[in-house]
Amino acid sequence: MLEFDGIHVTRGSFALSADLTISKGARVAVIGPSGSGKSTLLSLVGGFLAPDQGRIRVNGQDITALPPGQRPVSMLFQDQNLFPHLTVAQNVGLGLRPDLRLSEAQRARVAQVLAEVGLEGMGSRRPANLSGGQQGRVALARVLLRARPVLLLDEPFAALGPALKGEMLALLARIADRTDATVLMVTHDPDDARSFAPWTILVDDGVAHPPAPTGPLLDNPPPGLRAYLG
Ligand SMILES: Nc1ncnc2c1ncn2[C@@H]1O[C@H](COP(=O)(O)OP(=O)(O)OP(=O)(O)O)[C@@H](O)[C@H]1O
Repeated sequence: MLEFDGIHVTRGSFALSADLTISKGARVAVIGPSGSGKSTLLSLVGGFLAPDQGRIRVNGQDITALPPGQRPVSMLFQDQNLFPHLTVAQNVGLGLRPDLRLSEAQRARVAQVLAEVGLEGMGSRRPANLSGGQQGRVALARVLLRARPVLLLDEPFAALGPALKGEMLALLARIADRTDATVLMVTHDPDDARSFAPWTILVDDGVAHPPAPTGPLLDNPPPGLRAYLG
């Protein structure tokens, strides 16, 4: 469970409030106009931004004061956060130990998750020698290995074509189910929200609204969302 309890945050003249709860294991899309505060909402959970008021809790634990590295959270951004000078296996292994001193068992586990995302035998390659879709799989393998309770995604596959994006979202959904992660995914594409997320948080007019069922929300959007969807 992920709770935003009376959250209020300001960035210059911009202000956002959030008072909402997301069930454990739920997949939630975050949609709203450009500049409405979607990334801000994720930054609060990731620990890159502190709220002026309110608490954030994960499965009952107050994480508001924890530094990013100690939070029960994984993040995935559009550039997939791969290090070009490290191999695929090392990029994934970072999810277990930042100093990469992996035990035999940990190395075997890395190979196992690479196989699970369809990258068997590619552990010694560098990211530059993989396709865009394969690079996305490396990032997802790291998420699978870390198996944190909360997964944050900010437009993770926006650079991929529609078919590949669909494939990545399906793989992501499987991984989220396997790890029982609560997933928050920022997207500008309503079709992604429909296919991936049963629930949607609308961020508009300085408020992150409580999750609403995605289909009905998009079928019958409130005025701010209607204007944004066009
Ligand atoms: N580091 C910052 N310092 C000051 N203001 C910021 C900072 N980052 C973002 N903002 C402001 O906060 C507001 C929300 O930004 P945010 O990036 O959360 O929006 P968003 O909904 O994710 O937008 P987009 O869809 O365009 O990525 C914007 O008005 C932005 O100008």
